[in-house]
Parts: sequence; structure tokens; C-alpha cells
Amino acid sequence: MSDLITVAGVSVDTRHWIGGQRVASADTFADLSPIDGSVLGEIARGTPAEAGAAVAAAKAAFPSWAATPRAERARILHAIADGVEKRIEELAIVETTDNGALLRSHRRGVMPRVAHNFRFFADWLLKLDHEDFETRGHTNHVSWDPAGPSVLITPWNAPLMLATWKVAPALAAGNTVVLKPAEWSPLTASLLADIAAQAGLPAGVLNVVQGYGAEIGDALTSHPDVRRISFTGSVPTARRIAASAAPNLTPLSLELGGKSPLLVFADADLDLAVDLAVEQYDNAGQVCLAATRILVEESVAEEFTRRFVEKAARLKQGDPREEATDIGPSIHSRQLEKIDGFVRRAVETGARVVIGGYRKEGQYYAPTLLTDVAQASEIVQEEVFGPVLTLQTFATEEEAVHLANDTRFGLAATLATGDHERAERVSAQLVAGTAWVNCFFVRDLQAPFGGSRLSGVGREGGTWSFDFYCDLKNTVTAPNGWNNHG
Ligand SMILES: NC(=O)C1=CN([C@@H]2O[C@H](COP(=O)(O)OP(=O)(O)OC[C@H]3O[C@@H](n4cnc5c(N)ncnc54)[C@H](O)[C@@H]3O)[C@@H](O)[C@H]2O)C=CC1
Ligand SMILES: O=C(O)/C=C/C=C(\O)C(=O)O
Repeated sequence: MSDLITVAGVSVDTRHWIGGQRVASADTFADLSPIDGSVLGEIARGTPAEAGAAVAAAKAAFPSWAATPRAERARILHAIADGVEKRIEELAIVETTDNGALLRSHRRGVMPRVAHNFRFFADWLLKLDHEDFETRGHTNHVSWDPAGPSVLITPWNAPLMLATWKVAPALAAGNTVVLKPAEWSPLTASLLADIAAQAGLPAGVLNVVQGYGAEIGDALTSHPDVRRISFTGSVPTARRIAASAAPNLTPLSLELGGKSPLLVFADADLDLAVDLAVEQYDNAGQVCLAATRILVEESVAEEFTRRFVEKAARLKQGDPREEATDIGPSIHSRQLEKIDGFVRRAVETGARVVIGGYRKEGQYYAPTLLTDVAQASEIVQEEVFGPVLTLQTFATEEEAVHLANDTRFGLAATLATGDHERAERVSAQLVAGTAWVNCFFVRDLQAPFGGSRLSGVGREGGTWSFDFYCDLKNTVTAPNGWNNHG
């Protein structure tokens, strides 16, 4: 069997990337395209021993990379960004074929953001500073020391974007990396390894291990040489990782799921509110930030629903490679079954289907809106990760805030209102890592990103990423360099 496969005309290596070498596994797993279920290739099925080898490579490369001057690290990160930009078309088509998200988004939005991730953290590194300050004549100097080998475990809904969001700051900070991409979308991580090597990243600084999280996850997250673990994915997996990391007290950053609300007040621009609501079907609903619970003030609920149904009917679902497509397939048949199960159970317990509510041919789920749902019900409380929204109404601002906050999550919230004071008052009461007012998905890497409650632990982005990936040290020097026991 060949180690190289061709995906939409692009050659992709199916092996791990460890210590600057391609490494095969004895066993493989099949990578399927969600577009038509075809097998794209057989991918190295990592073992705990291979995971250990990747950590060993990261450990060996760490001292030299950590000692590499900031300006040189930044130069190499920019060279990686150049490499990404040269290959945007290839990365976009491979990602779309592998995870089913829209080609037009990958081309114009997502892959340019991948390059930006490297440029942003390279530039931020050069600005990263803390003013020295004095204590009774002594100077305090805070330094951002590289923490060590970092394990980065990433999901399938935005594979390269979410991976580089972690890889770029970890490398900028002077850490070495073992990246474990999701088994449902393994391909672009392999291309990233090629791009990074061509950009001059030394061997062992970035390692990629393919395989099932259930089989190699523990070997990575319980490893005593790993000094940071950053994970994006589901709550149950996060709990496993936290337990596995606990004996070594390895610091964790967890970006988990959500069940975010969209609050639509009667004073809102209703067309804008409808646009914001329909946008939640993006990426077939496989977005952690999606505002999947629409909460509408009673007096405008009927009109909002009428306009929503009209607009949603114009969405085109189909092949994500086509320019006109708005919604592609779900990532995997198992995910599709999970979505369908959520909807069937909701309907069995009294939910009313406003639109959708059924599987289509292939791996597609119709954009769905459910109403008459109880606040305590599974469909309101649990993350579906599919194109399924619920609609509830509220009578007062107080009730809106109560419903918005009444889940175990706290990732994001979106408000549609024409009243500036209300926007301030309500957003101040919402439990959410990000609150958007009359907008959605406006993202800036300078901002802290993460969630409260079961949506995560910690924040990444800008200085917060360096806070996580570095060991901060305060060096206190006596006046004239002497310790006067002051
Ligand atoms: N960004 C987000 O918020 C995401 C949320 N999810 C949620 O999770 C649900 C299930 O999706 P899954 O793919 O099963 O998510 P998952 O959390 O199991 O997978 C995410 C990553 O974790 C890895 N992983 C799995 N078990 C592991 C272990 N024991 N140790 C270390 N790493 C491990 C996987 O290989 C993958 O790379 C979705 O339906 C959705 O609700 C999934 C992906 C992303
Ligand atoms: O694109 C972003 O800025 C954030 C995306 C986050 C997700 O889609 C996720 O973690 O699921």
C-alpha cells in the first residue's frame, strides 16, 4: 500500500511526522469523505509507542527551539504562513473533501485565517513584554519562558484552522509540539507538516501523530514529559484528558462545546435577527460557537418565525465543492445518526417541527427548526452539533436572561436589540466567553477565546495564549546587582 494518496489532485502523506521523518504504522484506518462516503485513503493508525516516540522527539528538540531567538522563531512562523498562502487552493480542496465544509469558505475565509494564525502569533511574540518594576530599589523582570513539549488535540469541524490556532502560539512561545488531529479529518495536518518542514522548522519541533484518540490519547496526555495540553472537542473526552493529565498536574486548556443562545428582543431589526439565526446553520451546524437556541420576545415571535422560514427555505444544501452551496454534509454517518436521534427524541417528547427534521439522501441532514421545546429537555440542554435549532419565546428581559443562562454551557451568546442600554445590561448578565451584539462570529485573535462552565477551562488568543504556553518567571535583582537582604 502506498504511503502517499492523491486527494482531489493533491498528494498527501498518510504517515505520522515524527522527528522530521515520515513514520508508518503497522496498522491503518480508512479516511472517508463525507461528500460521498468514498474512502480517501488508509491512514497510519498510531500506537501508544508511536505517540511516545513523538513526545520523545518533541522533548529532544525543545532545548534548541526554546533557545532560538524570538526574531528567528517569528521569521520561521512567517515562512510557514507564506507556505500556507502558496497552497491555499490545495489545502482548501483537501479539507473540503475530508470534512465536508464549504470549499468557498475554505478558500476565502478559513485557509487565509490559517496563514494569519501564524503571522499573528509571530508578531505578537515580538511585542510580548511586561514592564519592569521596582520593589524597594529591586528590579522585577518578568520573562515568558517556553514551557516544554505541548500536546495539541484537535477536532474535525475546522481541522486546520483550529489546529493552527494552537500550533502557532505554542511554536511562537518556544514550545515543541505533538499535534493529534481528529481521525475523521486527518489530512491537512499532514500537509502542514510538509509546509512547516519546507519553511525551515527544525526536525522534532512539530510532530504529527495520526490515529484514534481512544487508542493513543492516554499515551500523550499522561506522559510526564508533556508540559502543556490544549484540547478542542467534546466534554466527555475533556474529562478523560483531565483525568489522564492529573497525576502529572499537566496544565490544560480546554475549548469545549456550547449550547449558545440568540436573544431576539422586540426592538431588534428583525431582518438582521433572522440573518443571524439562519447563519447558525453554517458548517452544517458543526460549530462550537453556534447559537442553537433562539429565544424570541413573544410579541415578535410569529413574524420572526415567518421570516426565518422564508429565508431558510432559500438555503441550498448539497455538494460543498459547489459555489452555490450553503450547507454541506455532516462529517460522518455516526454524527448523522446522533443528530437524527436528538431530533426524534425531541419530537417524541412534544417538540414541533417547524422546518426540516429528517435525513436526506447521503450524509445530509435537513436544516431543522424545532419549537414547543421544554427548557429542561435534552434538545435544549445538549449540544447536537448538526443543523438543528430550537425556538423558545420569552415575555420579559429577566426571563430572556434566565433562559439564556440556564444550561451547563457558557461559550457564547448573541443578542439582537435596537436598545444600546439593554445590550449592555443583558450582555453583562450572560454567562459566556464571547457575547456578540447585533453581529455574530466577528473574531479577532487579540481577544480572549474560551468558555465558562462545561464550555471549557482557560482562554487562548493574544497574550492569553502566551500565558498558557509559557512558564512566566519573575527575576528580582538587587540594587547594583547585590542582594542587600532588603
Ligand atoms: N469544537 C467543538 O466544540 C467540538 C465539539 N464536539 C462535540 O463532541 C461530539 C462528539 O465528537 P467527537 O469527534 O467524538 O469528539 P471528541 O472530543 O471525541 O474528539 C475530538 C478529538 O479528541 C480526540 N480524542 C478522543 N478520545 C480521546 C482520548 N481519550 N484522549 C485524547 N484525545 C482523544 C479525537 O481523536 C479528536 O482528535 C460532537 O457531536 C460535538 O457535540 C466535537 C468536535 C469539536
Ligand atoms: O473560527 C473561530 O474563531 C472559532 C471556531 C471555533 C469552533 O468552530 C469550534 O471550536 O468548534
